[in-house]
Amino acid sequence: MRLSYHRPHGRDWRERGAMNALDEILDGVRADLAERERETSLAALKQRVERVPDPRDALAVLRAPRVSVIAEIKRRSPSKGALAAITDPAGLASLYEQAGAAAVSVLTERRRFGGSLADLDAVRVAVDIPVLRKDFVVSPYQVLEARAHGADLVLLIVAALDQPRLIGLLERVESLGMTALVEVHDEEEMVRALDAGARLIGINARNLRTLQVDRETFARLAPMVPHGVLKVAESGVRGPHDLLQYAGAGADAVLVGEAAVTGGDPRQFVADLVTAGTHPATRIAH
Ligand SMILES: O=C(O)c1ccccc1NCC(=O)[C@H](O)[C@H](O)COP(=O)(O)O
Repeated sequence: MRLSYHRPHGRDWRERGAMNALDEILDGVRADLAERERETSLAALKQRVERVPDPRDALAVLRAPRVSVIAEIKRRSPSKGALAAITDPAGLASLYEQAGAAAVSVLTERRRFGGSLADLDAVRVAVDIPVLRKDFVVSPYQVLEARAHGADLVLLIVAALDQPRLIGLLERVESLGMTALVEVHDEEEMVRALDAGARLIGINARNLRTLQVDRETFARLAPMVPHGVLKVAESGVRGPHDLLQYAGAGADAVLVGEAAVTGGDPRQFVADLVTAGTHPATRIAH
């Protein structure tokens, strides 16, 4: 039985049972993807890729001796509903860049997050720092789209992919010169991400099936990551104290969405995180 995707304020997946949050999101993503594939051919996407400047080296940016901040354009979420009326994603991304963010994450998923590839286009034009396409990528077509719209990084969520697909998509991302942020939430997913050859691991404190956030997830999983592979702490960053906690557990970067868009002053919020991430004491912990 297929459940409706169009009831963000109606009964949620917890009440309906059966499907979990990630399954529901993925069903919607696949339906939207099929529509875009009908509208824009692979050949047309490939032509567009040829006209886009080469991707930035996000790994080099994130290897800097600090805890970097990746700030997200996030309008709404399955866990919280509407977060912020972002009418000018380019302007918001510029504020993030001015505040010292190392990269901008753009949620392009439409149904649950209110994002789009148009947001990615707008942000790409507005900033010089690396841009992450944050979506639920299940197909090489989405990877090509990301590059065609100027992304430098692409999120790959291990929980959404079987191992052959994860390996194939990672290769595709890298063959286009981009960096894959490979997201995990537990030990088994970490092993799969490392086996697949991930060079940038995102440890998400949010369980995408239950939507629960547990900031201890990072400290539990980070020791599994070998030297040379970079670690991004995703979700649950409310301010500098959370960055410092993640830094103490070995984070090379934090990814922040909700708190950046709901705090009232996104530039100041990100600037405070950047200051905490570049403080000498943070560097020692890092
Ligand atoms: O944010 C959600 O509710 C969510 C639900 C299901 C899948 C993904 C979800 N969020 C994506 C993210 O991982 C976050 O946007 C990102 O890590 C920033 O998190 P936060 O700072 O807690 O907004």
